[in-house]
Amino acid sequence: MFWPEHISTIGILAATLFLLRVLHSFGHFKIQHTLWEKIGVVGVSPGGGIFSWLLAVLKSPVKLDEYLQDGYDKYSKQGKPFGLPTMWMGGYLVILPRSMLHFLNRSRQELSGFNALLEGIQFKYLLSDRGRIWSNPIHFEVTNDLTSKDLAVLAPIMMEEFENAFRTCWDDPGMADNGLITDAFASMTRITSRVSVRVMLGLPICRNAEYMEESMRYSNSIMQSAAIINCLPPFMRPVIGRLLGLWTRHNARKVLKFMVPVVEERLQKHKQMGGDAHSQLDMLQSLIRVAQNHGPAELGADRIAKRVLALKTMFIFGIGWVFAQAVLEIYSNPDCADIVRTLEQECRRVARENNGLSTREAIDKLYHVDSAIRESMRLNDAFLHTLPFDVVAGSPIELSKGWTISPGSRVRMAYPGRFVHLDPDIYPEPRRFDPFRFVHKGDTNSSEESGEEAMSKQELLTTPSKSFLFFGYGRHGCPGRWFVSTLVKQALSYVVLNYDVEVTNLPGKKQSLLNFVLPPMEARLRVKRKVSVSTE
Ligand code: HEM
Repeated sequence: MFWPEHISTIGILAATLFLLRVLHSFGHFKIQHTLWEKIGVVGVSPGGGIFSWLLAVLKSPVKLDEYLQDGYDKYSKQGKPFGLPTMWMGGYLVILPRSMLHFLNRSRQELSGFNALLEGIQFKYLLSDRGRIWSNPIHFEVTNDLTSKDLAVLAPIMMEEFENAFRTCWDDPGMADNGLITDAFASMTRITSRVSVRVMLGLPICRNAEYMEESMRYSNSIMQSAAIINCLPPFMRPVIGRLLGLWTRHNARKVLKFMVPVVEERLQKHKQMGGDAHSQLDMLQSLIRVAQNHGPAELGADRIAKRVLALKTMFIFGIGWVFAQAVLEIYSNPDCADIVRTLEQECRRVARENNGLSTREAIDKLYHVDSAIRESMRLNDAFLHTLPFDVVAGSPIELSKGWTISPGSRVRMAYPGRFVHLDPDIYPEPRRFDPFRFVHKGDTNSSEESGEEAMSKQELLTTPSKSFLFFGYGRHGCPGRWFVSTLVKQALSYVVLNYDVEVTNLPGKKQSLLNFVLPPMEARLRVKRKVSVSTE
């Protein structure tokens, strides 16, 4: 008699405490009012109060796509910012319209995406910062070495590695007549990763199958763990995050076991050659030079190997994503035969005129290939909104009449990248894959117009604009994009010249979780080497 009553009182008390803890951990008692007063908010019912807000945040991991589309149509298209409830970025984000893209031209001292990036990958749980690898990311400086001069040296090395990687991953002597059936996303990511690792660490480690598998496992564990933690309410993150951190750190140790001896050997050579940084051209060599400029403490093999590891996920997933999506768009299109014929003809002509496709100059002339990849990137963003940033210094940003964001206040902002790319007012028939949409029509094959002239008129995949935000926008647009472009164009030209490809299992409907569009894991390909065709 007394006991059941007691239990229900304890139950109600516990539930209230739990709810208060949840509300407190989201910190939204004040935020939601501030936002509602200043700008529109999506995903919450008008006048629904804190519970409507809380529900919107809890649903946001799977509803972000819907919320963003709603906000884009209602607010962005009228040039207005809107509030987006999100579990992903600790409560809410302000999504700015295209007309406010000019803010991204502010300096890194004024705008910083760094804290948001670290929060997004759940750095504090998943990665170790011994040696200040993440809090002092000097490894980003290696992108200064990816200039067109260095890419000219790297392009032939990359092509050589593609030849080897495709033969290893796509040629199965036992299946010569029927071709090889393979997982589209995994196998294409494996191929581009191998070429990326050749550029990062050189031979022979890029051909070490065990190392490559451990690397993939490590990158997967970071991505998956970060996604899980980002889906959890903040108060649950410390426990689950630390458990997942045990897994990611274990995977990191396994990869480092392969990498540290490679770095040690290179440091040894570097010393023997009196610090001649160009004894071998790859990113490790650039990193050694960068480390040297930052003082002797940075020159430890362990620390340098960790910096290579920090750069890796970007190389493995980003580039594999772009290549795999382009192949799937082209080979699953109803007009596949015509598209492939046009691409193949261009690759053959350029290869003939340039003695092959190994050089940067030759790759730069593949305008149709460039357009097809840019079009696939437009349709296949990896993120729903662009990478978020905070105002940390400089002048305030006026978001709407009566609401100005002053430096240092915690208002995190982003742009609706994917929704700009799919806006019918910007791109006619936006959901249709139109591979040659960006080709400068009429004269790319004309002998009267030089390659340089044509190129200056075509919007290339490396050209960010207010309508193409895949690599960001403004002065902080991705500095690795020329490298990505050269690598993916080489990969696609190799495919159209050397393989018959059939998509045997189509990619399903695009799904998203948090801010990520999920990769087409179920898509499968049949690949068969063409008979008696040279690489070029
Ligand atoms: C397909 C692969 C890649 C994609 C989709 C990508 C995308 C991006 C995006 C969206 C940004 C943010 C730009 C902004 O804040 O407006 C960025 C920044 C950056 N990316 Fe990439 N990236 C890729 C590959 C690479 C590679 C291979 C490197 C290195 C070689 C690289 C180095 C960087 C660096 C250092 C920044 C920071 C730039 C700054 O803060 O000024 N990225 N990237």
